[in-house]
Amino acid sequence: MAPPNVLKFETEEQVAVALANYIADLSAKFIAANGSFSVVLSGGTLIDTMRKLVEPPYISSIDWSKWLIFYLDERVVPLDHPDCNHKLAVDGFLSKVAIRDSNIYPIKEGLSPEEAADEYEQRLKHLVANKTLRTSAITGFPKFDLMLLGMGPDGHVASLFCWHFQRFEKEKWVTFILDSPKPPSERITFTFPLINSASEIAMVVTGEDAADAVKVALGPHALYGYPLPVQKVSPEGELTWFLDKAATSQLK
Ligand SMILES: O=C1O[C@H](COP(=O)(O)O)[C@@H](O)[C@H](O)[C@H]1O
Repeated sequence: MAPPNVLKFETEEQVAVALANYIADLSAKFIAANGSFSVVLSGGTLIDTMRKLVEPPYISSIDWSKWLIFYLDERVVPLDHPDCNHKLAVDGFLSKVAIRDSNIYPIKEGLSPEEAADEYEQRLKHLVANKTLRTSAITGFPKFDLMLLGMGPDGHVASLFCWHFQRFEKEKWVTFILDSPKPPSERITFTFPLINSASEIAMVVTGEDAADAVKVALGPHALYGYPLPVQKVSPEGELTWFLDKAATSQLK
């Protein structure tokens, strides 16, 4: 695995500008190479940090018709519930750009967490079978073009938390959790083998709350082990951290 690119910015606003540039460049690159751009979104603060994409020049320069949208994790709530990551993405981003509804893949409503995770994995398998999604030659898992990850102050990514066995899953593509330490408790989540098969991963982390976990992940003791889920993010492609000054305040 190549070492990560660690991009540090003074302000969250500068992170938002750099992130939009990075996403627009990847969109053009993958559409030119494959005719589509598969993007996997997190919830949380990430959607707000993507805000520059809905402004000029990106709003008109990006070929939104070629985008496919998936979710790294989702809370098992109705799709119009305030806790739903898809609703957050629709309100803050998807309703403002010309991505077709049929190219957006929210979870299926009305299922148990286990059923929702299985159903999402089956849908991904169908998209691999019909060649909408590519496969990693190394892992055999789907190879998304870009995953946009946030990180909680406890070092969780997607819905993979410390002290929860889901972070050790090796076979499943999508799994579920019934006792998330961050509410709501019932969620589904991509697993690390799926996350780490991505072509590109952006870790987008801003604010002082995340500074301790950033220190564990990127500080001098980072190679001592895997106490935090974020340390298991190690894609076969490129990993780029986008950090503001507050998030790096505990790094020397
Ligand atoms: O619960 C979640 O938290 C993480 C981190 O969120 P943030 O608000 O601290 O950025 C998020 O990436 C994940 O998608 C979400 O379900």
